[in-house]
Amino acid sequence: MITTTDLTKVYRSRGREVTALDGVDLHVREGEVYGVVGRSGAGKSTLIRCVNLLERPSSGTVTVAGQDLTALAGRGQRANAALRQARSRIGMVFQHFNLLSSRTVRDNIELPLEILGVSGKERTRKALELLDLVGLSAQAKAYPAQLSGGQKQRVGIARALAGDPKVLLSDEATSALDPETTRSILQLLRDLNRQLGLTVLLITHEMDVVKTICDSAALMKGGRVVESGTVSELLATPGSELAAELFPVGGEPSGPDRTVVDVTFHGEAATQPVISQLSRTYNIDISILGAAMDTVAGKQVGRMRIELPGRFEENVVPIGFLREQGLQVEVAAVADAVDSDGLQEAAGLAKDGAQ
Ligand SMILES: Nc1ncnc2c1ncn2[C@@H]1O[C@H](COP(=O)(O)OP(=O)(O)OP(=O)(O)O)[C@@H](O)[C@H]1O
Repeated sequence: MITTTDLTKVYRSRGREVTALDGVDLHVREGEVYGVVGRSGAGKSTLIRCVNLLERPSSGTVTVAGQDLTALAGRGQRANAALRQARSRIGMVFQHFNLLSSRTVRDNIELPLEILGVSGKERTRKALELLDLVGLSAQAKAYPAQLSGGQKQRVGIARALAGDPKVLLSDEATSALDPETTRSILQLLRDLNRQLGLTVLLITHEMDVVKTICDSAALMKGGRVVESGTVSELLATPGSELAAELFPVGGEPSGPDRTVVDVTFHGEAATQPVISQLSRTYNIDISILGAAMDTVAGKQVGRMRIELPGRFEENVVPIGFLREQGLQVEVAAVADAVDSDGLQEAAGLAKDGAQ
């Protein structure tokens, strides 16, 4: 539904150049909720603004619903009209709502339809339908100042849906909201995604947002996408930074000659009593140093940091057992004074064992 190919954006101001996007390839499938995360300055806003050509990319292409938007940009009046038309099929939601304070809720939602030249009667019908969809029918005649943050964002979402978009872009839509309101707005986005088959591309700095509604995610650093995939794929990727941030597990080894292992459970494996089986099968005492369980995209997922007695070499078989149960297993630390090369070797051995 959304594809960017080798997308680059260089800002030039006062003789200085900033490469905000550095060859970004993004693939968002139809009907999925896709989250882009990254630190401040990573290029997230620039990416989302390039996707609907609010910002013109320096090079590369953006295709939305099979249409190459970059080819439409800036080639005379007809192309501009075509770009406007294409853009009307891409809704956008903003962190600070961007509502017009002098217009009622209903008139705010009608605004994009006015711009598209839709008749007054049809505009009103559509606005009322959208207000119903976002649960704000009673506030049609209110002004933005009379609404809570969550209600304002519902209006922002209704307005974004006015042109019947196939794609919704969300730029930190919940960052200005409290946790409970955030949850209700995320739920609304999820419902709209399911009910309307809407593809959602959102940027956020909150891992909880990814956990709550994203099917897929990408991590941006310095203008590049450094990791991407479905959340399940990421969780199954050894060393994935996103997986570790989604499920941070801490915990230090309790002493020397211990092997610390991070185990990721998802799908079927999340419901099996593997740790007690491991303990019984090999007659070993297992300490849980840290754990995080949650539901991601409707599936139970968890990470656990466990400690096994003995060095890595003594634990190759139990670690193999965990892998045979379909678990993702990474050796986190070997607390027996190996130098970092030794640790890497041990981790390498562990990976080989998985194949
Ligand atoms: N209009 C602009 N002119 C010059 N530089 C810009 C402009 N917009 C963004 N940048 C620079 O491009 C880089 C990426 O910025 P961008 O806003 O896309 O990052 P971000 O990941 O969205 O960060 P944040 O979460 O803080 O919004 C930054 O170094 C920023 O300073």
